Amino acid sequence: MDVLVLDHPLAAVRLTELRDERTDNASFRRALSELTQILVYEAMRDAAVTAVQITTPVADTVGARLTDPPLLVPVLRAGLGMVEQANAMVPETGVGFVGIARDETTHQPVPYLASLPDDLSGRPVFVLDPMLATGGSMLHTLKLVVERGATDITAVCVVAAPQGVDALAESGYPVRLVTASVDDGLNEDAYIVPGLGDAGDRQFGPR
Ligand SMILES: O=P(O)(O)OC[C@H]1O[C@H](OP(=O)(O)OP(=O)(O)O)[C@H](O)[C@@H]1O
Ligand SMILES: O=c1cc[nH]c(=O)[nH]1
Ligand SMILES: [Mg+2]
Repeated sequence: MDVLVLDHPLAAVRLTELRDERTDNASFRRALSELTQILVYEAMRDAAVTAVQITTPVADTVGARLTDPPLLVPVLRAGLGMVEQANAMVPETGVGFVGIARDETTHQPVPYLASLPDDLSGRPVFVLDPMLATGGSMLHTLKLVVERGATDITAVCVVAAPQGVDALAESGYPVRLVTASVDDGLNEDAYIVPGLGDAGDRQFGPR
């Protein structure tokens, strides 16, 4: 599996803000949005473009349009903080929604929403979730989009645990990962260490 770990000072500074326990909800949402912009920018680097003929006020020239803009799929709740900025970066596309809440005792994903196009064949998909911990929530989301025919999936995550990266790599799903950090591991509550805490709670308060 391709794993792209962003190496950029602006990403490091925004990630530090997200990690800092003193960052309040509003500042957390702003920093997440700003970091999403960098992540999506890098995730789109090799996106296919089609040449289009246009005319500037001065001359005819050739421009570009995205050949297949990726469907954006935020995983609620925490992924909601990424979708507005991602959609601003790729306004040509649509948005599907998946809702999953991890069981706090078993750490297993408990799905509660899937609102996706029926047919995703031939359509790139960007799954937006700030946290890849055990990988259970992402694997469930990948299953939903692969069942609908997706074969070109990018998981866009702020922080990933090695366990989550391994779970995606071993899944056999057609996915690559773009992240700002692969952290040290998971604690006994399956939180990423050092991580940034609960990305849903830090944006929206406790469930
Ligand atoms: O890799 P995993 O072990 O599955 O953990 C990662 C999941 O946990 C968080 O969501 P959470 O269940 O806390 O829901 P929330 O976004 O509503 O807070 C996070 O946003 C991921 O979806
Ligand atoms: O560290 C973690 C792990 C799962 N979900 C989060 O929001 N944070
Ligand atoms: Mg949460």
